[in-house]
Amino acid sequence: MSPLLHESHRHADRILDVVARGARDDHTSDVVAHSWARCLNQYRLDPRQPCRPTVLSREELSSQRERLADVIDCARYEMTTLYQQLGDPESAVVLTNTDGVILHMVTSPEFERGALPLGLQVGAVWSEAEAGTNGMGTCVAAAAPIAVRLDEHFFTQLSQLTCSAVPVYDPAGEMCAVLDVTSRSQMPQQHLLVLLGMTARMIENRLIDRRFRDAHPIHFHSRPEFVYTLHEGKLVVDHEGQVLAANRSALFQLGLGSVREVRRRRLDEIFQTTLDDMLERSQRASFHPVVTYRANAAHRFFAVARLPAHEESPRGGLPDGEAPAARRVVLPARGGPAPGGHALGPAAPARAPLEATFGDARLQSHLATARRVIARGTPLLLCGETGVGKEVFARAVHAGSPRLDGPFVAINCASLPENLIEAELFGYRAGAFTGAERRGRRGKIAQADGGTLFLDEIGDMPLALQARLLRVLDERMVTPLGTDEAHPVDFQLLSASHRALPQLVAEGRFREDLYYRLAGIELILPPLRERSDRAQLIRDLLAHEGAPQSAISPAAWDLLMQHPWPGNVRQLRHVLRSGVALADGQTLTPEHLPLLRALRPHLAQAAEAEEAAGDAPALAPAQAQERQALLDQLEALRWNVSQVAKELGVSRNTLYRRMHRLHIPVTPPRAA
Ligand SMILES: Nc1ncnc2c1ncn2[C@@H]1O[C@H](COP(=O)(O)OP(=O)(O)OP(=O)(O)O)[C@@H](O)[C@H]1O
Repeated sequence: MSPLLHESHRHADRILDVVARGARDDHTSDVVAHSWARCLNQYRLDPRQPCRPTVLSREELSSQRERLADVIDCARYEMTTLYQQLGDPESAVVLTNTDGVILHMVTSPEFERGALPLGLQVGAVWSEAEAGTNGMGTCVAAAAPIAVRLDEHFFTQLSQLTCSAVPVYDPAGEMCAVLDVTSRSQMPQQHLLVLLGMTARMIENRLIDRRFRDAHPIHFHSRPEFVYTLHEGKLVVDHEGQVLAANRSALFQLGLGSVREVRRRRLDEIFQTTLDDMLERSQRASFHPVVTYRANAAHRFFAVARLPAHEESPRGGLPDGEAPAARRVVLPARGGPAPGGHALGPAAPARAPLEATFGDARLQSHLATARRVIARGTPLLLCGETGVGKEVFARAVHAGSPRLDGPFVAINCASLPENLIEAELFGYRAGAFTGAERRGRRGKIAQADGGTLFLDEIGDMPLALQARLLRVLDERMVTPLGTDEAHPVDFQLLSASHRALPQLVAEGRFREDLYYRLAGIELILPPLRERSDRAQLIRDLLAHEGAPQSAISPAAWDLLMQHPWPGNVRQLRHVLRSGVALADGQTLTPEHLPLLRALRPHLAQAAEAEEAAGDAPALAPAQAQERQALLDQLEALRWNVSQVAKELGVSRNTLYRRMHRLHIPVTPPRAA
């Protein structure tokens, strides 16, 4: 018998043993055993047969996708971010509906090719009845987060995969989708489930915002620093103050079991306050959380009530798809003026506002060049890997430009459905097409009048639109859809792409004349791994996440400093955010950076060994002396870094750099 066949029989025997004879080994959890039983008894599957999930026809798939179009839209960005954060080309982030149909998948072309024979593709049905025990199908069946490892899969053929999956709930509290990571490599499952859970919550919060644009969002938490974060409770209420939907954290904090228990209740039945009162107090406190009490108990919360999204000041092009908490971040250029109040709400309370860090020499010189050329109205094209901060850089350029009092309008050409880009860019008059808003709409180009228009992912703009854009750039006039009237517009043009436009031009996918119009000057922003200000950036981001810089262990620090960061600053932000959440107020250690550990095991082990020993690696004698002297000084001033810096007459940053060079942790080493 071939080894493969032998393996298949052994696997099948084990399943039969567990299901039919009740022989349970230590490795088989109840959830998996119950799923195996369903596969054998209910769906009549045979583990030795090849797994061939049905693949829906194009029409069927598009009707399934249509039904969950807004969920897919809300998930798309978060899935890409999660994939970048995992940094593992041997994995896929997958979204299914509750019938197990794969609706959207983010993965590498290699993994996609390799997984195709296993039936892992968009349109395939991964319900338990089709694909046996697996992350997606079993998550639906068990209505709970689950990890299905290797030979826990029902079909032998799938036993090279590990899947972790969590349910995604709609605003009514019903499971509407499953978010899954399927991988060939061994990632730490518990941590992966935490990350997946966080991503699912972000998707759910976005979905609430999306479906209740006309309602008032109420953000609350029992601790003010958690308002506007992923942990916040969120209710949406109509103009009468009646609850329409709630997120999971809101239910948990209010001690409720389901959305049904809170729906249609008025705000004053939940808190000792009315909507009008809460709105008024929130506005007076500049949208910082105000104390509010539970209606039927002395429980205290901090809350902010906001106007419906469309009544608030225009977004002014906040990064498309940015997490809600990040939307409220103030990101002015360091030392430069804050971008005019038109775009951004207040900074999240109790967190350091996030300032863009541009300490790297190359970035500083680019910024200076950009500001110089922009003063002459030259169009600027920003290139660089995804997540390097092209939009952040563009905002900083705008903030230092003569048009800083005008709007900054960003549009992500990759995230808009092709049929909407035109309407979004040029606007339309009332009734111009089916689904158009009644009053018509001003396009983004017209909105940017007097300010800056930032076209992100310009390489993804369809060819037909490139011609229209070119005309606008030449004539500086826009003609909304459904009209013949052209209006003059005056804006500074910035655009960005992570793809090499010259290559797209060579492939005939991008107009050469447009490329030259956009790239009056072209700047390539450096990837994070090449930036000399990494340490500063990590400190700033940690402070913004509410973790003071002293709360990180040297081993974790090294791990962060040495990671290659394929997803750049965006990936760093997400790793730090989940790390701080996992650390839950304790010192951040490599333990809380599981994905970096999983991907860089040697480095992590070395760092851990070093941390466990509490010793610095061998230093030259002069350095060892310098280290000891500094340690003594730190000890004498009780590790008050600011004081020590003052004593030494250097800045705190210089002192931190020195400590890092001498392998001195930012917190006192633990007592033996
Ligand atoms: N210099 C910086 N200081 C602080 N945060 C930054 C900086 N640069 C980028 N970020 C953060 O990193 C994330 C990604 O930034 P941004 O969207 O500007 O990148 P991008 O290069 O435009 O990405 P993409 O190519 O995917 O459009 C954002 O959360 C942003 O706030």
